[in-house]
Amino acid sequence: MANRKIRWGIAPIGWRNDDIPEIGAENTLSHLLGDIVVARFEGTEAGGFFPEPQILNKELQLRNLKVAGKWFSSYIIRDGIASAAQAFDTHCQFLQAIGAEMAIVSEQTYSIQGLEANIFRDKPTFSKEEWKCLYEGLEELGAIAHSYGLTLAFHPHLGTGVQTKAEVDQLMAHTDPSLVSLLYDTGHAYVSDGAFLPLLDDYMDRIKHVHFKDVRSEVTDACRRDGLSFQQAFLKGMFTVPGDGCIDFTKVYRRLIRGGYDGWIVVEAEQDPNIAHPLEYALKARRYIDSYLLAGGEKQATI
Ligand SMILES: O=C1C[C@@H](O)[C@H](O)[C@@H](O)C1=O
Ligand SMILES: [Co+2]
Repeated sequence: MANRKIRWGIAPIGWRNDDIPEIGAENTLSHLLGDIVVARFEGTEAGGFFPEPQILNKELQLRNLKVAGKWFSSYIIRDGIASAAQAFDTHCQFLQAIGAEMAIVSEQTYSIQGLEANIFRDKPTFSKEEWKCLYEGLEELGAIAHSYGLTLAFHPHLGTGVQTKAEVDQLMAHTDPSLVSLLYDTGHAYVSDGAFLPLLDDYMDRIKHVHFKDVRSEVTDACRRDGLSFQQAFLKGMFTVPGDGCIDFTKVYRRLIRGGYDGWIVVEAEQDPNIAHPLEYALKARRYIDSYLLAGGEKQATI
């Protein structure tokens, strides 16, 4: 069931975490890129610790790797559209200079993802006026992305105002599909709503970037019971690589193929690199992808 149009990547977040710079700080760029080559992925996403384009491009070319895109925290509601657009323009210049295709946007106004708040209970919500501002602002960012030859993919995220399927529905219904596409992250969808397929079924045509994040359901249940924050939960091991948790990625992959998906699928499993050895987990993901997705085997997953 291999599909030549799909490109496989793995995100630096298993090695280093932009939100907790002290963990994995010993993992350099060459270490990360070397591991990606060993695990036979075609590329990655840019992390906050990546160097300027000239240096990065050389390191990528030497290893025949690509950068698919990079995360952008927008503050459209908090700072206004003009300010967000200015910051995003600079971001897009960087993406263009490194040959990336995807501008991954998450609206971080009122976000609790970096706070010591209960991620399972205390997510923010937006007022009617705030939603309107977000629709307009994202369309403007989408137009900026296009002007650089990029695609904006909105990332619904735990602890933000656009987290649940209902919130994604609202955003998708009020934004122009030619300007605002969707990033499908299996882990966030599952932990938020207890289901990962409805988003895929409803927005196949709008999904332009994919994050494969597996979930350890028992760890997640314990984190939910204990009211942990986002960072506490992923450091405890809420997320892992595909094949190591409860999500059946054969269902996801089959739908993506059936829907004609032709973008990146990036393995993105934030955990503590001191506990989950990054290369060991990258290889675990590679084995799962080869055996159960590309070779079409059936994994006995729980959901
Ligand atoms: O795409 C992502 C980027 C990270 O910074 C974020 O916290 C993570 O959960 C994610 O899905
Ligand atoms: Co993600």
